[in-house]
Amino acid sequence: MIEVKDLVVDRGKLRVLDGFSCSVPTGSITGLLGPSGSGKTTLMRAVVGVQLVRSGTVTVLGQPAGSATLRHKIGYLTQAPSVYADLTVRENARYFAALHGLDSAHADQVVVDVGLGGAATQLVGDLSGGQRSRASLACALVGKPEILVLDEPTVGQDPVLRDELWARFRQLAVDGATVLVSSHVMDEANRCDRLLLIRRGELIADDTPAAVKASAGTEDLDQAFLTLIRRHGDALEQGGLPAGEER
Ligand SMILES: Nc1ncnc2c1ncn2[C@@H]1O[C@H](COP(=O)(O)OP(=O)(O)OP(=O)(O)O)[C@@H](O)[C@H]1O
Repeated sequence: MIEVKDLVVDRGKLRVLDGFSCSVPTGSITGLLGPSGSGKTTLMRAVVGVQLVRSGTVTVLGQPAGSATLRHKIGYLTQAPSVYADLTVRENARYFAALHGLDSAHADQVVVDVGLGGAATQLVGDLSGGQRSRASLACALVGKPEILVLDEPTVGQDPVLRDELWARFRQLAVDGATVLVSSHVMDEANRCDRLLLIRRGELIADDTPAAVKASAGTEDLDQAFLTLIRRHGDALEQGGLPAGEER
């Protein structure tokens, strides 16, 4: 569904991704984890087709990322909410639905699905941070995308809402959508089918949560994450990776 091959991306003077390759399977939830600044957003931008890349390829549904034919098939939730502050939640959702040729009733349902039914007529500019982020999520979901790229979608949400949003992501995947989601929350990572762990623009794990935990020798994903990050850091400092490991 998403194939990234030998991707090199520079941002400013920094090489953020340096020969990065991965693939994301159809109808699944793939979690993107990694320390702050490791390149998760940059990878997502490349998948959506809004990132200038130096070399390598990103193929989405068999098309080069950014192709015009993909625009109606991808929903992208950016970290900073991208909705109109001077429109209500409902007006925003209806506007984005109309761009996809979908009706108001569908838009109103998506507003309810993200837990904003009670705030549908409020101006987005008057919402709390968590509510604004969910308004943005509604607009990313409203086009019924085949591919959903979500950059930290549950930041600022309470545990009940987080649980409901993850149930929603799971349902979308069950219905056939491919979900790529970044997070720093390990109980969310545990809910993914696969995890891509990035450190300094390199892929250091690409496996199921269970296999990631097994390879770090712990049942705790937080601990596994720390172990793998440190192991990779130590390996780099020693000028190579431990015997038997591939970079
Ligand atoms: N516009 C930019 N110009 C220059 N450097 C940038 C720019 N945007 C990001 N970077 C740098 O690129 C690197 C990767 O950033 P990116 O946003 O992809 O990280 P991230 O893994 O998503 O981080 P976080 O978890 O904090 O969101 C960082 O070192 C960041 O400082």
